[in-house]
Amino acid sequence: MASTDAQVSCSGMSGIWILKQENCTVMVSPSAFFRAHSLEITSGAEMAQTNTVGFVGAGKMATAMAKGFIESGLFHSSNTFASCPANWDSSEIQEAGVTVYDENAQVAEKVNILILAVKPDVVKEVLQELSATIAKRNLLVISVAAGVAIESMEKALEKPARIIRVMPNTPALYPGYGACVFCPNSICTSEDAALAEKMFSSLGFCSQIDEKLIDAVTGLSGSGPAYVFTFIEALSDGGVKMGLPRDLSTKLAAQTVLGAAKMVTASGTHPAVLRDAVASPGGTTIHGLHALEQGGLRNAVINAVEAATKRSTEMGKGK
Ligand SMILES: NC(=O)C1=CN([C@@H]2O[C@H](COP(=O)(O)OP(=O)(O)OC[C@H]3O[C@@H](n4cnc5c(N)ncnc54)[C@H](OP(=O)(O)O)[C@@H]3O)[C@@H](O)[C@H]2O)C=CC1
Ligand SMILES: O=C(O)[C@@H]1CCC=N1
Repeated sequence: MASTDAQVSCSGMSGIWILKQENCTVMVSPSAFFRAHSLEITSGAEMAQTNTVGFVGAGKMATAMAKGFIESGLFHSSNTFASCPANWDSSEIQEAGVTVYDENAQVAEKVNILILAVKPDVVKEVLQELSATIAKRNLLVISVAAGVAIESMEKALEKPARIIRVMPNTPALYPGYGACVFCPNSICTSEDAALAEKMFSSLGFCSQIDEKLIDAVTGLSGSGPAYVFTFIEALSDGGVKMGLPRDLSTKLAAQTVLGAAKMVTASGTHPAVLRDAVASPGGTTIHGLHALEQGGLRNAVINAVEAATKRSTEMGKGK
């Protein structure tokens, strides 16, 4: 929804909105408010009513995004579709209310936004299969495939199409916790970019970037949840080694990562400053940090991002 200085208490585009500003409370109808302020109506509620989204591929990333979009209220489950081979277990995405077909064309015929959530080596084949429908229905095509460049997707289609390359991550399953970047192709309009921003912001952090940066994003936030799960598991193992029950240890480890991440995002303070505030002179933390340096934690994490980035670039070659 367009922002104003007023606090707006509302639910959806129907009924009455209560606006509070400088001790003044006004009740208005949503449409009157938008007319009075010459604003375009682009709320999540309107998007949910007017846009239909389809996922080609009903795997882990499609399920996370579909659940996130529905949970955030951006898309109604009745406007959300997916396709995958008949032998794929799509029960999780169906439980979120998504209608699943086993023909990709059935989805492409129903939606105005088509999200390619298949493995990178299948993207070209799917684009060729749906090329005529994409052109006929002027679909906005969004790809989340790692390493697959916009140029190679354009080449796979018979006619120019609006394509947006996105790199999300699986925490998008919980709206607010995803991290995502997007790059529109040259044919996309500013409205297409705004739509992508609205869609992926509903899942968490979202930023438009130059395509040349997307392999590095893939190596950092695309693959990053796996690094963090490994860290949480190791933290929990440490607790267990020191005598904590596994369940308590894992809860403490996960909450510690969540809390530390919150401090970085909420304060905007450099992580090194926050780390210093935990490490008392001669105390426990500095002994722990020394052990981490001896184990090469930072070196290992930097190497992980570098290796995954290189792999993403390599996967794009020859496609
Ligand atoms: N998982 C992650 O954390 C992230 C993944 N991505 C990207 O998301 C994409 C999907 O990854 P992910 O969800 O992990 O993979 P999954 O293997 O979980 O899902 C892929 C889905 O595509 C289906 N599929 C295969 N071929 C076709 C086809 N021709 N038409 C329709 N559906 C098909 C698969 O079915 P079947 O296996 O039966 O063939 C499966 O349902 C990848 O390109 C990946 O790079 C991006 C960011 C993060
Ligand atoms: O491992 C992969 O290739 C995908 C892309 C980013 C996260 N998972």
